[in-house]
Amino acid sequence: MQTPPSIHLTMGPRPQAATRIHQSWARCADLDPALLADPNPLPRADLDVRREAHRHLLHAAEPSLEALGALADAAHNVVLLADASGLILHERGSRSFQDKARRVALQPGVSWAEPLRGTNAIGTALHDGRAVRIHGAEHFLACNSILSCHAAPIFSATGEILGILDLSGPADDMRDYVLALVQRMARGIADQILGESPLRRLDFRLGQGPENGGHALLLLDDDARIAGANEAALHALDADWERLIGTPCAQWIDGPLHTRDAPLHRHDGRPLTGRLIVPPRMPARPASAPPAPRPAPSASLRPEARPLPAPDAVSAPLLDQAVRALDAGLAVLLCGETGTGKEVLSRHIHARSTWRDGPFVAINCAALPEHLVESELFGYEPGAFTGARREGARGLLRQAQGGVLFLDEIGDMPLALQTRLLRVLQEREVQPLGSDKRVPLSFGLVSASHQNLKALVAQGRFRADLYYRLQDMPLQLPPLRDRHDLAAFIDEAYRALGGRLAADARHALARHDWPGNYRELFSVLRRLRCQHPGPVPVMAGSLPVDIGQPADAAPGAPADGPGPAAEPDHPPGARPHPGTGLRALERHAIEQALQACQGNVSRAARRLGIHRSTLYRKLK
Ligand SMILES: Nc1ncnc2c1ncn2[C@@H]1O[C@H](COP(=O)(O)OP(=O)(O)OP(=O)(O)O)[C@@H](O)[C@H]1O
Repeated sequence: MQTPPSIHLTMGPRPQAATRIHQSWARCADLDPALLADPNPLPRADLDVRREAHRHLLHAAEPSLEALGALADAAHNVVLLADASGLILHERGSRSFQDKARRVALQPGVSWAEPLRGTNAIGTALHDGRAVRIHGAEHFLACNSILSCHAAPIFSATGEILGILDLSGPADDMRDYVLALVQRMARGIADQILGESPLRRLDFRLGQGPENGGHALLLLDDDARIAGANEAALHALDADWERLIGTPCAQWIDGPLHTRDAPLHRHDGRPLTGRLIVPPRMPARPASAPPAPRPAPSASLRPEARPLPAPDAVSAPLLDQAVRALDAGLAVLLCGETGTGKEVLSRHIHARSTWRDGPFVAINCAALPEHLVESELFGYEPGAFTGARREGARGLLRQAQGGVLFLDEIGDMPLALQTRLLRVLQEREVQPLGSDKRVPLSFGLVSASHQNLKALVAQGRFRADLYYRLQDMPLQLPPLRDRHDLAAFIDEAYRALGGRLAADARHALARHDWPGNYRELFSVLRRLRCQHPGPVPVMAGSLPVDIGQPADAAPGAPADGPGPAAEPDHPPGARPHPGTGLRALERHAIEQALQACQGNVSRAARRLGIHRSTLYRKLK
C-alpha cells in the first residue's frame, strides 16, 4: 500500500527517547497509512452527542480548562480534553495555534487514539494509563512533528480512565514543567469528580506537612470499606486500585475512623494526618421548583477501561445465542440474580455483534430520577419545558443509534413509562418532548432484570405487551451456587490473583451460598489475597467466619466441613448451650479467644484465624 503524500512516517523516535515511546512505535509499526491519512472528524451533531454523554466530565473539568486555557492562550498553546476513546471533545487556548493544529487534525471531533494517529501524547497516555510528553519527531506521523504535546489521564475513583487532558504547542517551544502541570490539573479534575460522591471521604496526607505528597482521598462505604481512591491515596498507601477497592479501610489505616479529626497511622506505623468528611445530605427539592435537568448518573456511554472478565464455560454458550439473536434483529432479555454478570454479558454481546462499531448505552432503569425520565430517555427540543437546557437534548435512546441499548433493571421501570417505551420500541421512532417530528431509531436491544418479570406481569406491575416485546430471546444467567465446577472456578480465580487455596478452603468457599454471586465472590477473594499475600496456601481456618457455613446450619449441628465457626475455640466439655444459634456460637468463640489472649485483639484474631479488622467489626 502506498503512503499518501501528506503522511510521511518519521524515521523513529530520538535515540534518547524513553522506552515507552519506542514501545508505542512498535505498536504502530503495522498501522495502515490510509487510515492514518484520514482523520475522519465526527460531524458536528455527533460530536454534540458525545459531549452530551460526557457532560459530567466536561462540567468537572471546566475550572481546570479555564485556568489552563488562559495559560495556554498566553503561551500560544492549546488545551484539549479527550474522552476515554481518545476523541477530542473540547479545546481552549490560542486561536493562532488552533489554526495550525487543525492542519494536522488536532481538533475536536477527531480521535487521537494510537491506532488512528500513531504515537502521540493523547493516544499513548490512553494506552499506557500514564502521563506522557511526545515531542516533535517522537510523533509517529511526520506531519505531527510540528507539535509538542503533554497528556495525562483523568482517572475515576475506581481506576478507570475517564478522559485525557492535553496541552499542545509548537515543537520549538518545549518547557520542562508543562507535563507536571497537566498531570496536576488532570488529578484535580479527578478529585473534583470524586468529591461529588455522596459517600464519606477520608482526606489525608502521608506525614505531617504539605511537602509529603499530594492530597490523598479515600471514599468509604457504610461498612468503612474503600469504595474509591485518588492517585495520591494509592501513593500514600503504596497500593493500587485493584488491591484497595472493596477492602476494609482498617486494613490499611489504623485509627478511629468514625471521628472527624483522628490521629491516623499507616499499617507500617508511619503517621498520617487526616480527617473524615461526611458530605451534607442533599437538600430535598422544594415541591414548587422546576425540575432542573442534570447529568443522568444512570446512563453510561463509557467504554469499560478495565478488561471485562472473559466469557467462560457458563457464559460462552449464552453469549453465542445472544449474539445470533441480536444480529437477527431480536430483543435479548437477560435474567439472573444480582451479580450474575448480566451487564458483563451485555457488553460482550455488544462487542461481538454487528452493532459493535456503534456506542453501548447502558441505562439503569431503577436509577432514573422519575421527574427526568422522559426527557432523559426521549430527549427534548430547545425550551421544551421550564429548566430545560437552552440547546435541547438528544436523549439516551438516540444516543444508542447504531449501537446497543442496554436497559438494566427493566423491572423497575414505572408503568407509565413502560407504555411510552413500548410505543417507541414498536414503532422504532422517538418523538422528543416539545417536537412534532419523529426520529427513526436503529439499535440492538438488550434488557436485564434480577426480578421475575413474568411474576411482575401477573401482579400487574409490568406490562405484558412490553414483556413479550423485550424477550424475543430470554436467557437465564445461573447463580454461582448452580455452577457444577464452582470449586475449580474459585481455585482458578484465586490463582489468577497470585495465591493458592488449600483443598479445605476451596471446598468451604464452594459450599457458600454467594447471594451476591460474582460480585461477592471476587470481593472476598481479593480481600483474602490482601490478608494472605504470601505463597502459602490459604486454609479454611483463615476464611471469614461467615463463609463455608450452610445458610441454615443448625445450632450445635456438626458443620459440613472445617471452618473457623465450625471449630469454636472453647475448651473440651465447655460447649455452649445448644439452641443458642450461629451468631451466639460465634460470639462465644470470640469471647473465649479474647479471654485466652487477655483482651489482645490482634492475638485473638490470629487465634480465631480471622483478620483483626474483621474481629473489630464483629465486636461493634
Ligand atoms: N464470568 C465472570 N467472571 C468473573 N467476574 C465476573 C463474571 N461475570 C461478572 N463478573 C463480575 O461480577 C460483578 C457483577 O457483574 P455484573 O454487574 O455484570 O452483574 P449483574 O448481574 O449485572 O449485577 P446487578 O444485577 O446487581 O446489576 C462485576 O464486578 C463483574 O466484573
